[in-house]
Amino acid sequence: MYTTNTFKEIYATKNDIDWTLLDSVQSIIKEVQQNGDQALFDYSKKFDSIELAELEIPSSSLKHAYQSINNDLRTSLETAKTNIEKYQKSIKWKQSEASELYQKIHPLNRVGIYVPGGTAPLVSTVLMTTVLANVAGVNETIVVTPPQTDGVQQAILAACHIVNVDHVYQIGGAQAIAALAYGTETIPKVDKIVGPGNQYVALAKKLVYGDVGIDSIAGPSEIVVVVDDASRADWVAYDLLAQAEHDVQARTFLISENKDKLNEIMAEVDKKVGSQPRYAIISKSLKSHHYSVHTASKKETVEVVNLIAGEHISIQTKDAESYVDLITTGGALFIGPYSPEAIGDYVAGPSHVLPTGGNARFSNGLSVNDFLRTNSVINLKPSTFTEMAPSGIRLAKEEALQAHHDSLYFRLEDTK
Ligand SMILES: NC(=O)c1ccc[n+]([C@@H]2O[C@H](COP(=O)([O-])OP(=O)(O)OC[C@H]3O[C@@H](n4cnc5c(N)ncnc54)[C@H](O)[C@@H]3O)[C@@H](O)[C@H]2O)c1
Ligand SMILES: N[C@H](CO)Cc1c[nH]c[nH+]1
Ligand SMILES: [Zn+2]
Repeated sequence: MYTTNTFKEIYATKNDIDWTLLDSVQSIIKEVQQNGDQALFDYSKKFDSIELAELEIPSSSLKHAYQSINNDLRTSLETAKTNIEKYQKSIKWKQSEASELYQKIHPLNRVGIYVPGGTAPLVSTVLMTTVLANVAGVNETIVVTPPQTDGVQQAILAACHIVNVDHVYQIGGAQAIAALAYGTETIPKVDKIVGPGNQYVALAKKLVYGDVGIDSIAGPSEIVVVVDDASRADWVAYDLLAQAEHDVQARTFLISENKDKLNEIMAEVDKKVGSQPRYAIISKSLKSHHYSVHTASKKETVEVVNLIAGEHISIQTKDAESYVDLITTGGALFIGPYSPEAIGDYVAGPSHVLPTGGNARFSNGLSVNDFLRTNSVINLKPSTFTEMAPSGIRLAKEEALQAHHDSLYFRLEDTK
């Protein structure tokens, strides 16, 4: 357990990105650029132990998967889709009316969507990305997801069918990001890559950014839970375990002014961890990346939460709502005991693709608006030009840019 000060000291010197991986990710990207599909076949064998015959999964297989999954799974996927669609429509940028100065909104043309599948096939990620692209009006959606020994999970394929994905390729990791960024013989180059993934995926996205757009660095999962004497220790314990089970790199933070509650919750975690099917992952994650922080006041609690800028911030105190205005960094806020993080993972409506590693200081969670771009439109009347030109002419002189000056000056003269 840390005090606020010791935690701040540790946090200031800590860097969770494993930079030693950067070289190997860089060389994977180069190899895909040079050798295209062949590199993808080779890396699937090397990293996923699978000899692929084909990269693309045909649309007939998606339809077949949709028909073959259980009714309750199909209904749950449809329900989640409906909730996501409803929320994303409500926050979509609205096109302003044309005037002399305005912004024109356009959907992106082609986007690549990474659906993780290394240690768990994240079927919900298909919905938490593609539905947003569809609401935005994106022309073409392409899903990549790691290959599996028995083929990509039927649920993932069925979800792709439900949201009308145009192409699905069974390829994962940094090699999939490189293929989307630069294109191969089979996989077309996209305009933007979105979706979460492990360290390899996150680093690859960082490296290809600029040649292609990315959403954010949505790396290994994180949760910050704030508790007080009234919090349910068993419920909070499950919330911590739920994020820890994603990855050995997943980070969990538990923060309170109440030391006894911190101890009570961690005792619950210890009690429950042994029976978890993903015990091996959870125990490694907790051992290396769990922080319990004992704060002296609510002010300190808020400071620590804002310093972490975590992916998920779960406030399970009596005065939970009062934190909404105080937490200024964080991917998504979960307020009160009945807004557990896992409800956001699956069905609430906001996307579960969220910035990690402190990126919530400057990035947002994925939304429909990430699939839109705007350009400003300048369409001036002669009278507005005449009004603005003298200041422009003066600034052009200041910058000693004669042609800029002339472009304004002679027009102004002609309109007199
Ligand atoms: N931030 C978010 O929004 C968010 C949302 C969902 C999931 N996640 C995170 O996504 C991640 C999913 O990770 P995952 O591993 O299960 O699946 P993944 O699909 O992200 O990664 C699997 C791929 O990693 C590559 N890989 C594995 N070992 C490698 C090595 N040694 N060298 C090069 N490449 C290698 C392989 O190609 C494999 O296909 C977790 O960290 C989870 O926490 C984050
Ligand atoms: N908690 C993850 C984001 O960090 C998203 C997810 C998908 N499925 C389950 N969980
Ligand atoms: Zn989760």
